[in-house]
Amino acid sequence: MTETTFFVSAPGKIIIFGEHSAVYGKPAIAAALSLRAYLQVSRNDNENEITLKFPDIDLSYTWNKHDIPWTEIRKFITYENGKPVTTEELVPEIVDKISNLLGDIPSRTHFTTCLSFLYLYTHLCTEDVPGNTFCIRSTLPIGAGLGSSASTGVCLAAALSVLSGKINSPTTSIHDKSSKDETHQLEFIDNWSLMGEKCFHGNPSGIDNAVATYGGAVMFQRVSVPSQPSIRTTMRNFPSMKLLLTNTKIPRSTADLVGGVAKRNSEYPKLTSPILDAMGNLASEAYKIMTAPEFGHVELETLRELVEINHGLLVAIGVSHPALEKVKVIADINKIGATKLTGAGGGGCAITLIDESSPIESIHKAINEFGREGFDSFETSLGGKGVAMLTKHDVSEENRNVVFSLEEFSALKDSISIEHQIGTSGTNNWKYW
Ligand SMILES: Nc1ncnc2c1ncn2[C@@H]1O[C@H](COP(=O)(O)OP(=O)(O)OP(=O)(O)O)[C@@H](O)[C@H]1O
Ligand SMILES: C[C@@](O)(CCO)CC(=O)[O-]
Ligand SMILES: [Mg+2]
Repeated sequence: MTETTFFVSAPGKIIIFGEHSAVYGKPAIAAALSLRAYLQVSRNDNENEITLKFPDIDLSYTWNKHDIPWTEIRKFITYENGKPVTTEELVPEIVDKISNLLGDIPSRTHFTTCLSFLYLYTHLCTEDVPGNTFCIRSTLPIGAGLGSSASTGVCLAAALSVLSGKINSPTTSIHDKSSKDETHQLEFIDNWSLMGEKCFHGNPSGIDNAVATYGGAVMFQRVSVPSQPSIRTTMRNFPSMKLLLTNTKIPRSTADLVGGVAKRNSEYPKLTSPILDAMGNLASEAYKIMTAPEFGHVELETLRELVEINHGLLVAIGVSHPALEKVKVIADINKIGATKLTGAGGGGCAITLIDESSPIESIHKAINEFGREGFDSFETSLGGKGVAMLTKHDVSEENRNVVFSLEEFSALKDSISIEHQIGTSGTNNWKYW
């Protein structure tokens, strides 16, 4: 049965080791956050209209689905068993046709967001799918290194695949299962959300969307052979670590930072290449430590050292920012632990792996100093669940009208109210693929 109103949700992530080097096929370690993106899909009265309502980035657009050149676009799509097949690169002819539809969008962010949406829409849906409104709200800071683009892409890939019957809706609230059918559906979502990420920044490794799809914690390695899937090793016994997340709120774009590293790599290949290798070796070393049967103070101390080294290497490839260095200096002066930038860098967030022997007063002092710089700091919990779906059947009758009101959802003021009204940690009975 096709639902006419439903939610899909997917988590953000923290990269603990190996951002940027992940793009170059080196191993990296990341874990899902409890912060998430939520997408509501609701049928439009006018079924010819496709509407985007993304209040978090002040974006609102409507297209008539008959303006999409479906036949022209389909000529460039390969199908296997009725399902579209992903490609190594975005198909330039399709990007061109979509760009023509978007001609008058002045903001670069809005343009890329709409391109990513329509790229997925034209592959995963057809003109027969009735028009819907797609409304996204996120409890993640956007463009801050915590995978907001990937969690958005995963929500869209999953929702569009359900709408067009490419995958089934999930049926169980037990997350940790490995039925073959469910695995295929998750793979489908993962692969298509990667195409969404490609619209955002050309050359993503796939680590962010993998974590947003599957949740939990992973060691991830992109394989350089085209059409070979990446290696994704689930880290079930991820050690418990006290992590402080600090958002400098300096805006930046992952696309620009990934492009900057590529430029440095082409200008100084002999210097950059060993740095990227070192980052990969560091992630492999960290994996061994994190999965060792014994994990205690000594291992935590080694991890802190690796965090320090990883940050230094990221500085060397040019992706830090004075504000991120300020976070590091404050954390170092107060001796609260080891700090590195996380995600693409250039602003956004840093993580501090807290030294468990540092006095609580020092941690509070550092947090106050972060606050005085205008940064937000909070302790995070890792290992959030992967992509999930919520339909009317999963919500008690008395709550349904409020939970599924598009007007209320789009107007929710902050993360707390989003989490309270529809969040995965609440009473609503989310289902997992
Ligand atoms: N809630 C949202 N609503 C609409 N678009 C969003 C939302 N969250 C993220 N996006 C899209 O993702 C873009 C930010 O992606 P970007 O890759 O630059 O940062 P990030 O994913 O937050 O960080 P990183 O890639 O370093 O983990 C936004 O400009 C927007 O296009
Ligand atoms: C910078 C990067 O390594 C992580 C962004 O969260 C890019 C990627 O892996 O796609
Ligand atoms: Mg991103």
